[in-house]
Amino acid sequence: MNYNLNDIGTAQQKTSTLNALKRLLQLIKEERRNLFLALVAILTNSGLNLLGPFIIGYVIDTYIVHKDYAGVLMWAGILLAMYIVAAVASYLQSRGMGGVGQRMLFKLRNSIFTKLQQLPVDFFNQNKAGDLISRVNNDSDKINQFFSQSLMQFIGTIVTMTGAGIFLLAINFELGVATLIPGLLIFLFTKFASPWIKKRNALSMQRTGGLSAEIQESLHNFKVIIAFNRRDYFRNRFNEANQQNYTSAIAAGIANNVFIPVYGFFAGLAQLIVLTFGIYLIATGHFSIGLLVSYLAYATNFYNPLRQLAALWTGFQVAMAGWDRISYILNLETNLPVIASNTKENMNGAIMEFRDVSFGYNKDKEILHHINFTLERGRTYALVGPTGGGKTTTASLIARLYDPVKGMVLLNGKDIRSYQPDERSDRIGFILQEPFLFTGTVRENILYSNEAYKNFSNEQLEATIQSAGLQSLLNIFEKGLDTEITSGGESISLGQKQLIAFMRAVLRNPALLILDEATANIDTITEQILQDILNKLPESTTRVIIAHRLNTIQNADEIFFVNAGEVIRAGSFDHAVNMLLHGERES
Ligand SMILES: Nc1ncnc2c1ncn2[C@@H]1O[C@H](COP(=O)(O)OP(=O)(O)OP(=O)(O)O)[C@@H](O)[C@H]1O
Repeated sequence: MNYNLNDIGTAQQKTSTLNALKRLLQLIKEERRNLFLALVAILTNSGLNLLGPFIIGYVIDTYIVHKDYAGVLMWAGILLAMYIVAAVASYLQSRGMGGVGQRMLFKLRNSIFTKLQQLPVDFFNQNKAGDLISRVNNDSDKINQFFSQSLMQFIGTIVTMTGAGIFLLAINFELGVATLIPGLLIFLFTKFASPWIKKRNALSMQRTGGLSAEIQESLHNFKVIIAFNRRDYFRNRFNEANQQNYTSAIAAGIANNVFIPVYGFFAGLAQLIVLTFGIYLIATGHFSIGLLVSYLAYATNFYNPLRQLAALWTGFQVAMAGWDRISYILNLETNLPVIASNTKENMNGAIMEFRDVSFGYNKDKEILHHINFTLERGRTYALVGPTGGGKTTTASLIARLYDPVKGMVLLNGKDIRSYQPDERSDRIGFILQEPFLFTGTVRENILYSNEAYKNFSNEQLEATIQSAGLQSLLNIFEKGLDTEITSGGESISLGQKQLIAFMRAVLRNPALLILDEATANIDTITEQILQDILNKLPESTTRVIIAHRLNTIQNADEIFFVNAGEVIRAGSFDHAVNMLLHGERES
């Protein structure tokens, strides 16, 4: 399945703006009250501002022309009060919407992160961490900026413009139509220019994602960079990504600014029309000066917000481009769905069976061909074979990190696809080649994903560790369970990381335990301790051990030789060694 977000983006450039808005508004559906209050505030502000010119025109024609200055003063006071109320309403609106925007951002980031947690290994194989971080952080913030700062302004602007348009047409229809023609031209320009602006912004965000991926990769590999003294290599790569980001940001900036001069020009044109046509109407006795002043103010009320709308519309296009990049993630479904099955678990037969299983990471290359084998309860299996032969791939299929392309994997006689993820991970423990630790204490890392012991006190946990025979491993850590692990495990050795991963897996007491090169970095004495612990696991536990070190697999009940897409029973240990040597010579 194609999970490459940049490919998906190219294939689905067009997403409906209406649908995007609907989904975004879903995120703030609990904010109805705040949205309503903000809407009332913005309507009050726009309404009061719209009334202003009308009152001014009325005051000129009724009071100023007749030199009634007391009336002028009274209306000036009313106007002042209206403008104060309008300003307060505008302040309340922006204050309320700031919170709404932040809560939307909070929920949006939460839903992206939750989705990321549900996606399969395939997704992470095909996308760079830096790009994903950029989507979660930067792109979602673009949406927040629009919603918190611009949405209500946007609505307010539209209301003001519509009101001003109505006044313009009502005061004098012909003059109104002539004044609004530049507005129509602006509308057409906006319609055609918007997709181009959105595309340029999408490209700029993609390049920011690329830059973030570049930073992430070089920070992650800093030891190799320093050891090989290849700072210049990464610096060049970074410069290139930075240059691309810069160029696309400039292009997006140019696109984003294109509305402002165009809107400005048409707004000027409209003023010109009002003045010339209006003066002509006065000269022919069809119009009063007061009406022309009101009219000019309404034309300004129509075209001035247009300049503002230019910036808001650009912000909207930027937010929509950000939303597209985020929605590609939110729309993804896992390619490892749980399927329905009426079959009951059979706890007496084989724990695992591969039935004619074929698998490839992509369509072009099959890695495993028609594999058949069974793993019996309580036995220890070893997978050996040359580098790249397919051992980790086989183990990954046992743990359902991937589904076979053909054939079926059965756990306790039941299609492994019919288990809920937590049911499956309760039954299968997987110690990966590269153990995953996070910043925290040894205790937190050992109890990762362990519901049974998570509320144990340190004393209770230590007693459990002791009875599982793991005490000598814990003793290796100076402060025991409270030893701090920093920077995702950078503060301890690889072997120590493997020990924590080992304790984590053993304490969950799985029925099937897979160790993928799990002892490769551990000294022979500690390895012997691990071996003893493995031997002391409940009798029914099945162990699958992948190892290059031959002494690790010496005690296996059965050895499989994995090479060139085949998993073959190797028979005795000596025969396996022979196959290994032979296989290695061939590869
Ligand atoms: N994520 C992936 N995407 C594409 N191909 C992959 C991926 N992971 C592994 N492969 C390919 O699948 C084949 C089997 O790899 P696998 O990791 O299963 O080998 P292995 O026997 O475990 O090797 P090692 O002893 O080095 O750990 C190799 O050709 C490898 O290049």
